Amino acid sequence: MAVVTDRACDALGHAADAGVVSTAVELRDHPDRAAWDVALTEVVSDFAPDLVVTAGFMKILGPAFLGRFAGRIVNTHPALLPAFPGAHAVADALAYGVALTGSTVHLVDEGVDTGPILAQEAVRVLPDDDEAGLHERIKIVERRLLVEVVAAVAERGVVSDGRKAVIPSE
Ligand SMILES: Nc1nc2c(c(=O)[nH]1)N[C@@H](CN(C=O)c1ccc(C(=O)N[C@@H](CCC(=O)O)C(=O)O)cc1)CN2
Ligand SMILES: NCC(=O)N[C@@H]1O[C@H](COP(=O)([O-])[O-])[C@@H](O)[C@H]1O
Repeated sequence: MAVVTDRACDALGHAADAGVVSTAVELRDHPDRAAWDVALTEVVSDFAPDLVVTAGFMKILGPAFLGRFAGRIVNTHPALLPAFPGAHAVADALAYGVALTGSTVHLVDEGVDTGPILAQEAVRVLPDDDEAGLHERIKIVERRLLVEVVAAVAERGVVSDGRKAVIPSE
């Protein structure tokens, strides 16, 4: 129903091309992180979403946002959590030398990439992989996985005890 970003980026143009309203809430336009968190919460709340999806959203959501949308925020992360959380997952996986990494779709909680996992799919690391090449192969998987999970949650909801989450079967 809307695209909200934390910076000027291609996502705003993609949204416009798709006829979807979009706006940016930039940290630099606010006195501090807490004020940005409140402003972001108010902007997103005005769209009254049932579900918030963070896709390439490279900011840690704060207490105001989490309080308003707790249990209704889905994130996509380019690693097999709990391995390699944070903003540099693909580089970290390569540096570690894992043979397998992948994509994780999870509910967002007050931690960073610690929320209940909804879906995961592995991606093999190739001997000549660099960060860009591996990340692009992960993105191919995550674009499909995220759409599948969001569709399932939209249709059937999600049940979570805070550590584990289940999307009820058909
Ligand atoms: N409260 C939460 N907020 C967000 C989560 C989460 O799990 N809990 N997931 C992120 C997405 N993400 C990983 O999937 C992620 C994005 C960014 C960072 C991070 O360290 N950001 C820094 C700034 C980094 C930068 O600007 O390059 C920051 O916010 O200060 C960690 C994890 C979405 N939000
Ligand atoms: N920790 C959060 C994180 O790393 N998110 C990742 O940023 C990429 C954005 O790709 P894009 O710019 O092509 O949409 C995606 O791979 C997403 O999983």
